[in-house]
Amino acid sequence: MLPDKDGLGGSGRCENPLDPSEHTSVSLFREYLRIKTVHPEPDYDTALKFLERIATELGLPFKKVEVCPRRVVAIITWEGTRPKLKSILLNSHTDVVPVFQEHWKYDAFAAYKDGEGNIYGRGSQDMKCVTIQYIEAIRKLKSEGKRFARTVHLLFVPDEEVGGHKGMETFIQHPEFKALNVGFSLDEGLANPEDKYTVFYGERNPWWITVKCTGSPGHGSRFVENTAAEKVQRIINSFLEFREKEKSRLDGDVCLTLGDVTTVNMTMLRGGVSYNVIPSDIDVSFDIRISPTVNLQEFEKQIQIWCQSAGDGVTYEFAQKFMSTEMTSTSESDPWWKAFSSACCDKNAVLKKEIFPAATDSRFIRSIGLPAIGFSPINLTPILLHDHNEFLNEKVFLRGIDIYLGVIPALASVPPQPGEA
Ligand SMILES: CSCC[C@H](NC=O)C(=O)O
Ligand SMILES: [Zn+2]
Ligand SMILES: [Zn+2]
Repeated sequence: MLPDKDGLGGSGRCENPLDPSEHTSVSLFREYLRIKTVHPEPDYDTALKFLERIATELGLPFKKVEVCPRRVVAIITWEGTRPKLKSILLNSHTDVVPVFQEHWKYDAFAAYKDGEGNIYGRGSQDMKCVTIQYIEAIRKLKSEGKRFARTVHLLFVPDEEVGGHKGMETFIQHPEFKALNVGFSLDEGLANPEDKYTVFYGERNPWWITVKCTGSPGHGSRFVENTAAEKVQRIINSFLEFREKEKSRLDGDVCLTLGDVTTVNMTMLRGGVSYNVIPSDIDVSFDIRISPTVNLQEFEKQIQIWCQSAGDGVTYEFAQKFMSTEMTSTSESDPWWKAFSSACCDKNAVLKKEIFPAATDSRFIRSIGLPAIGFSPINLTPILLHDHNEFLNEKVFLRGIDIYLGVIPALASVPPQPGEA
């Protein structure tokens, strides 16, 4: 059942003056979508004020931690009846990726809703929906007078879309993170076009690499030996031949998903100054996403071999090199997974377990040994994160709140585990 409009309670709820019949949770979602937390200059201040107002409405404490200059992590805490037990972390990032407005049907920051209830906006899937779904589920549970054993922290982090370095990556080293005493974390996933919900228990490792090729310069009219261009050609061939093999592996096995193979994409090529001057330096960059089952040391050795066999003067450097292959247990004997998956089952939500193909802040959580599941409760919807015309239907959004109404109590009621207070 959908959460009933009145039952969501709380003081200071704003109705949509243009459509008083709209569910207040939908109106709040649309309000959040209108805040331009878009890179390269996200309006984090307005988002923080919005979240602080919500904390006041919920009657819960709001804490801000400036992890880097002008990069603030915010926390809303709902204390449990046994606050010494490990807590549940409900994480969401506040930033969104840029748009190419000319390709959108509507203003990407107007949260336009069409006649079918599809709400268009950057962040409607990634991941402002999840932020508001967590909030609205907690608002309802609180309004019903519920309380659970474990503390629940809502965490709002900046800069996930640009790698999380000034967000979650720094925050997990902070004493305030340790003080949260996290036992289990939920974060974003992806939409599923079918009537199913994809859940992610691991992620591929992002490696961003630039290969620098140097060679002999000279006049553009001559057969100069040992040019940078010939080396870059060999590098591109090696990387893209590997790409082709992995693509065939994925295409040839219906059991595999994108997260089970390694992707390589050439994303940048730089060099040269003039048509008739052979450049001595050409750089080529690749975005590589490595399946967690791959041995990372052996994979780097392969890169070294490709570089050595491209000729002399070929070196590489990483802009991003994540080295953790931690995965979260989805065994029926795992108490967190059991609580999460049973609650979804009780809500008739069919789950499909996968490895996340890109990178989220869950990788930092897993890298310090904590369990994290990636889950955006979005079924029957095309995957449109980072795409033009990103949208989410209001009914799908509201059903997601209902799923959290089962999931949050289940996780916050997981009995004390060995070693816990
Ligand atoms: C590797 S850091 C960048 C993180 C980014 N996350 C979402 O898209 C991604 O490209 O996967
Ligand atoms: Zn995201
Ligand atoms: Zn994203």
